[in-house]
Parts: sequence; C-alpha cells; structure tokens
Amino acid sequence: MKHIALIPAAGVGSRFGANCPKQYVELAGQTVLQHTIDLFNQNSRIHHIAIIVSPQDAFVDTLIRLPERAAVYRVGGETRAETVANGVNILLANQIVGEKDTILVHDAARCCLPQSALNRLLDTAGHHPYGGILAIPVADTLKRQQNQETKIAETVPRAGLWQAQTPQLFQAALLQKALQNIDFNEITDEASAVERLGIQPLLVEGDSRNIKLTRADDADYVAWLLERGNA
Ligand SMILES: Nc1ccn([C@@H]2O[C@H](COP(=O)(O)OP(=O)(O)OP(=O)(O)O)[C@@H](O)[C@H]2O)c(=O)n1
Ligand SMILES: C[C@](O)(CO)[C@H](O)COP(=O)(O)O
Repeated sequence: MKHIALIPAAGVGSRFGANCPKQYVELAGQTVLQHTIDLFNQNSRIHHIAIIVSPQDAFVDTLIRLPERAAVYRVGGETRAETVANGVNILLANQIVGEKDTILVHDAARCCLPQSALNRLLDTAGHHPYGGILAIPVADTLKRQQNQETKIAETVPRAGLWQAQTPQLFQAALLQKALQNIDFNEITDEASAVERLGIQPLLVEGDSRNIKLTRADDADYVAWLLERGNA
C-alpha cells in the first residue's frame, strides 16, 4: 500500500488579493507551493506527489522545481472539491494510485505542515479503512451571528468541536466514491464527503503551525514559520 500526496493548487486566492494566485507568492525565499511540495518530498513515506493546477495555469512551469517523485496534472476545477475529484479520477484512471493506496489531500496554501504532524497522521490513520484527518480542538469561544447582522445571536458550546486541517487521508477508491454525484459547492473538505457515506473518519491531533495562508495579513506569520523550519 502506497501513500500519495494530492495538492489542490487551482485556486485564485481572492481573499489573499495578490497579483497572482497565492500559491505562487514568494515567502521565505521560494513560492508557497514549492514549500508545500518540498515538505512531502522530504518525507520518505510519500510515494508520489500529485499537484493539481488549473488547465490555464501560467505559473507552474516557470516557478516550480519538480522533484522526481512529483508530477503536475492540469485538471483543476471551479471549486476545491472539483479539483480534488478530478485529481483522484486521473490518478486512478492512469493507475498512478491503486484502489487501496491512500491519498493525502493537502491544501497548497498550508505550507508550514510540520513533519511530526504528517507522520502522526500516517501512523494513526495510514492503515485505517475509513481514513482520517488532522484537526485541532477549538480553543476560542464561538459566537453565531444574528442572520446577516454583526450582532451575537448565541454562544455555541465548543466542547467536542475541532477545526479541520489537511492532510485528509483516505483510500483512493473510498475518496473517489465519496466525491461522485455530489454538489461540489456544498463540500469544503474531503472528510465531509466521506461522512455523507455514513463513514466516520478518525480525528488526529494536528498542529497550530499548520495554518492555511488565506488573507494577506497571514503572510508575515507564515514567512516566520517557514524561516524557522518545520520539525
Ligand atoms: N477551484 C479551486 C479552489 C481552491 N483550490 C485549492 O484549495 C486550497 C484551499 O483553498 P483556498 O485557501 O480557499 O484557496 P483559494 O480558493 O485560492 O482562495 P480564495 O477562496 O480566497 O479565492 C488551495 O490550495 C487552493 O489552491 C483548488 O485547487 N481549486
Ligand atoms: C480543507 C480545509 O482546509 C479544512 O479546513 C478548508 O475547509 C478549506 O477551505 P477553503 O475555504 O477552500 O480555503
């Protein structure tokens, strides 16, 4: 059984607001996507790294150094879920991944994933038939807003609530089935698609450093984390 990393990198980065998609912004000496590719390339347990970009991507060929274990697939979709579904389909159709091999879906924008968290996910969920995801227990008090207004409707009890991170790891055939015949706009992570099959993936303790570069004001912290190195 092999572990394959699938990196959806077909987003436009509208919340980040740079003059190119945020995965191609340079932080700590190289692009965000290059940092993400390299962190999987540093882990000998990862057999292949599949980078899924949009068919119109104008950056990947010039800005990314591909390690031997990695390949680019130009099958990105309109939504993150569609990008992942297209990626899983092409990997299975071309027998780059077998049905029982695991796929670790990881946001290109989470370029600070520590190796310790990646190994914890592989150790805990790598052989589990229902897979698992990195996540961290919610630490802040949660408020629900009143309809569209910026006033508090209620405080939501946080006990038992976790924030989902990536990687999200599943056997390839299960992930393909979960992403078939669904509304991609309703799916914000792979686990929620698998949950719809009545399956309960594992929650594996993530790491607060595994943040998703989302807005411009995340950039300084992400750059600082990258400069320190990820253990
Ligand atoms: N159609 C899409 C949309 C997103 N992604 C990827 O999914 C990851 C997480 O998405 P997000 O952080 O939301 O990135 P963007 O969609 O680019 O950002 P925004 O929503 O601000 O436009 C990113 O690596 C992004 O490139 C993708 O592959 N295909
Ligand atoms: C998959 C994810 O990173 C888990 O937290 C998140 O749901 C992606 O959300 P986005 O809005 O597509 O960035």
